[in-house]
Amino acid sequence: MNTLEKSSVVIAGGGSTYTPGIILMLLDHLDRFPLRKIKFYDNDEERQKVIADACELIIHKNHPEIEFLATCNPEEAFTDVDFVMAHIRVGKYKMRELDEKIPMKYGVVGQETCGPGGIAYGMRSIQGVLDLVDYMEKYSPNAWLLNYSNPAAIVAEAMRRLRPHSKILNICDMPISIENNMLEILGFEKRSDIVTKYYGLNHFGWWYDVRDKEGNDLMPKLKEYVKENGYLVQSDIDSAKQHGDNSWNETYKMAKDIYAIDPDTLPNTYLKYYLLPDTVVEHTDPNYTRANQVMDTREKEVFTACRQIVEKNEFRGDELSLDEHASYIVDLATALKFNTYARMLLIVENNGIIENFDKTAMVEVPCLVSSAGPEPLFVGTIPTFQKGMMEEQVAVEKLVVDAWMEGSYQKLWQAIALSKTVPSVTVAKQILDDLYEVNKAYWPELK
Ligand SMILES: NC(=O)c1ccc[n+]([C@@H]2O[C@H](COP(=O)([O-])OP(=O)(O)OC[C@H]3O[C@@H](n4cnc5c(N)ncnc54)[C@H](O)[C@@H]3O)[C@@H](O)[C@H]2O)c1
Ligand SMILES: O=P(O)(O)OC[C@H]1O[C@H](O[C@H]2[C@H](O)[C@@H](O)[C@@H](O)O[C@@H]2CO)[C@H](O)[C@@H](O)[C@@H]1O
Ligand SMILES: [Mn+2]
Repeated sequence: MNTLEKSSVVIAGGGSTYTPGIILMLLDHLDRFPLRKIKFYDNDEERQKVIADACELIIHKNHPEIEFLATCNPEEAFTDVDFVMAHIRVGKYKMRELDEKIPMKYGVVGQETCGPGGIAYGMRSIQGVLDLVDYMEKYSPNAWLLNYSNPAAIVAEAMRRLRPHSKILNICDMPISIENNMLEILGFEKRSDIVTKYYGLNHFGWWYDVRDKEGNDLMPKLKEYVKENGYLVQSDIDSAKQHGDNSWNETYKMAKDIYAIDPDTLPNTYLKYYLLPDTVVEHTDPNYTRANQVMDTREKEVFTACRQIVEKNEFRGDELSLDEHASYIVDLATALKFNTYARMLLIVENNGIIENFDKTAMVEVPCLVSSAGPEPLFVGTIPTFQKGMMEEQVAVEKLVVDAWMEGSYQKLWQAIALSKTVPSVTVAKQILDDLYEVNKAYWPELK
């Protein structure tokens, strides 16, 4: 076999809690995605340094041939790169906490990417990701930006409108996690053992066909399981015991109740925020939301582990966990670099793929990925229930981008009011006014 050409990547959001897991994953996949250079870019030097110092030690001790640099200087970061892997969180957890707590004050779902919280986060993320695209195009015009910064749906719609010709691909790990659970339910080993069909918007979609490699229909077995247990599987129960974080397991379990409304398809877990908002609100502590949980668990653990690695000048291997499910990022980069035609779920412009849906919508559908980019696979006509829900939600996402581009208070009010999670225009306005007040440093001025 020919030696594979080595790549240079920059991780934007170097200070992210996900960065160490992704670095370990990248190092574990060097045989199929070899690297010559890894750079970190962040706009918070102090935060990034903690993660970068530990990752530099890990890289240099194990792969001294890979160059490493952490910087807050865009020119240094974005020069000579083949891929930008972006996971920034504009406003960090402090703002996530407000996104979640402000709607809850009004009895409305407070969530990172869904409802008013997701809209507020979208209004912050657009400029952040836009800057990354512009740096990449200035310093490495042939590179690809693989974006998983959230809210991916709003970011994708904004980039479609603001940078229509840029090489940016948006991707999410939620369907991958759910498909991993499907494998456990079905008794399969690898994601390549099944072929799935799915359509929707990001954090808003449904599987309508799952088969094994021989073409046998696996939907009946999956439905039987999901009807009773949602997507909750034993390995998740064991891991929650170990990590003391049960939140995702509750979400996986709730898939049972959102499945019930349409037993022809299998739902993305995020639909719970739109289909069971009352239950979600009832089960959320308005003074201690997911942001608090994450700050008290994942953030603390990752930063403590990184500090200890540097102090001891040693990486034993068990201080940080390798994020194997993030290998979807390598699948995507490898497909673009080595023309593999891998089949992956990506967020792309509809263009008739879902034939009874807005052509300009950014939809999440299976694509074949080659060095020419993604080629979406035909979905056809979707049922009225899903189409109705998606039409409402895509209008929310488009109105947010309108509001950002026009500096329009009215459009943002309409976006929040139209979200299925919000009961009235009055409540929408109260939430908007509170969110605007705390987001002045991040949102464009609204008139
Ligand atoms: N698409 C997916 O499925 C998926 C999966 C997991 C996480 N995510 C997303 O990844 C991101 C990171 O999540 P996290 O929990 O690790 O957050 P985090 O706060 O730990 O990390 C985000 C980093 O981004 C940096 N940052 C913020 N604004 C920036 C800017 N304008 N330029 C450069 N850097 C900037 C912050 O300083 C911080 O270090 C979030 O957007 C999260 O929603 C997406
Ligand atoms: O509340 P958080 O910060 O823990 O997670 C938010 C992210 O959730 C999804 O990714 C999950 C994944 O689906 C889950 O199974 C597990 O493996 O962790 C991932 C990250 O926590 C979602 O797709 C992301 O967009 C969210 O940012
Ligand atoms: Mn996601």
